[in-house]
Amino acid sequence: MKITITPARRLAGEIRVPGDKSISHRSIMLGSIARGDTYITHFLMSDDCLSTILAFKQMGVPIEITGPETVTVKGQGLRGLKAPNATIDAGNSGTTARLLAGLLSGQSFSSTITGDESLRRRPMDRVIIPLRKMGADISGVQDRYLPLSIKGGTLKGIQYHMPVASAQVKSCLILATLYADSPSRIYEPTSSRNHTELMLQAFGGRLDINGNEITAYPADQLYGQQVHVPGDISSAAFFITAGLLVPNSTIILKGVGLNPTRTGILEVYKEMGGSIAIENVSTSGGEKMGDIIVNTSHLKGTVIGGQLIPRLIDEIPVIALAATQAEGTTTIKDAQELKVKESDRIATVVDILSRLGASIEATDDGMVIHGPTPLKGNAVDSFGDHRLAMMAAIAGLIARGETTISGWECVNISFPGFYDMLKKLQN
Ligand SMILES: O=C(O)C1=C[C@@H](OP(=O)(O)O)[C@@H](O)[C@H](O)C1
Ligand SMILES: C=C(OP(=O)(O)O)C(=O)O
Repeated sequence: MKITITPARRLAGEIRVPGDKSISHRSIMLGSIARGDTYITHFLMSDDCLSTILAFKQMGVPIEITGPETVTVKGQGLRGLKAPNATIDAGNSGTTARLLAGLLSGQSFSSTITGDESLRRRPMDRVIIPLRKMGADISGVQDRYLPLSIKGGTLKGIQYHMPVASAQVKSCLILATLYADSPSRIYEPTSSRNHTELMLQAFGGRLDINGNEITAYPADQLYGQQVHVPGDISSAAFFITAGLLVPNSTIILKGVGLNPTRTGILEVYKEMGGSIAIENVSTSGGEKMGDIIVNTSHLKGTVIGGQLIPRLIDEIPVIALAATQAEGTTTIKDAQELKVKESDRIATVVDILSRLGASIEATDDGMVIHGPTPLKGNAVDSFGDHRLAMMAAIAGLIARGETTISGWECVNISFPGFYDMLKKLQN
């Protein structure tokens, strides 16, 4: 499916972006292995999260979608999952595949996880290697790719220094350790999103956290909870950027997740001169949230790297777009992980933005962008990557002429309703 975006004169209004994808996945997973019911509100009803729901339904968990954003999970207890009736299909979702690999390694049955063409190209050795150290019987294609075959069994805790800062690997090991006979100690090179840690503690699990050192413990039982999912800052990122770039704009984003492990984009935009204010801050289940108010701003270039990268990894495509409109040079470095996302996001971001007239070069670990450069509309492809499709749509708002994006349907992976929300702000 193709869409065409034309320039916007201004954007104004109040929006509520859909629920956080990372937190939505985790609410289904922990809800399924808890005792008692879990009631989830503002759940993200997107393709990725539906892959997680389907996987747990296949393992005998009654999960009821009770409204457009509400889900009830009838928890089966820590040892209550049943052998899946078929191969589990994680679809496009890295989070589903990697977190499930940990959870399934500790079960008393065998299972297989596969995924779509994009996910079958993404590295799974990052979970295979530490899970094997825990005693898991797990194998993948070339020891690296999906499908993964897992013979569940007894696990032991490990000490593990993660080679990359990845919340998916960390969460995989935390979930596996719930079923182990001893604790695991996990060291992260830099902090990544901590939603698993916060939610597991809310469900009655034990963790000791000391900076980047996490001790995860086996569990006897977890207990179902009410989970309110904050708005996804990774989805908000597109509208925050649009508000900064489109002339005469003011956008209010209500109830966005502000967990400090996710707010790198706000720090970067403020540093670049962006007018961004936060109001009405609250906390639920350990997760901070609040309203974000953004106004059109004159941006200047910056350097983005180091410990910031995991705190804004999924926002880099749209930050790169903002950098094309900033005065001076923006350098994004230490972001090699972009190469193993839904697409090679260094190559694909450079491809799309170059086609639109940006001055941007790929580097080994990121990109260098010179601005400001006026963009001009063109035909671009999403590469089947939801974050790129939405980045291109925001670019279309400030590009001269028409921007046509093919492969638009992938937006449903994380943000169904994106297009309607964009239209609403233009009225
Ligand atoms: O744990 C999660 O929910 C996620 C972690 C990140 O991936 P990595 O763990 O591979 O960095 C992120 O890019 C992904 O969109 C969601
Ligand atoms: C990388 C992403 O997700 P996942 O790893 O779950 O596929 C993303 O949503 O940008």
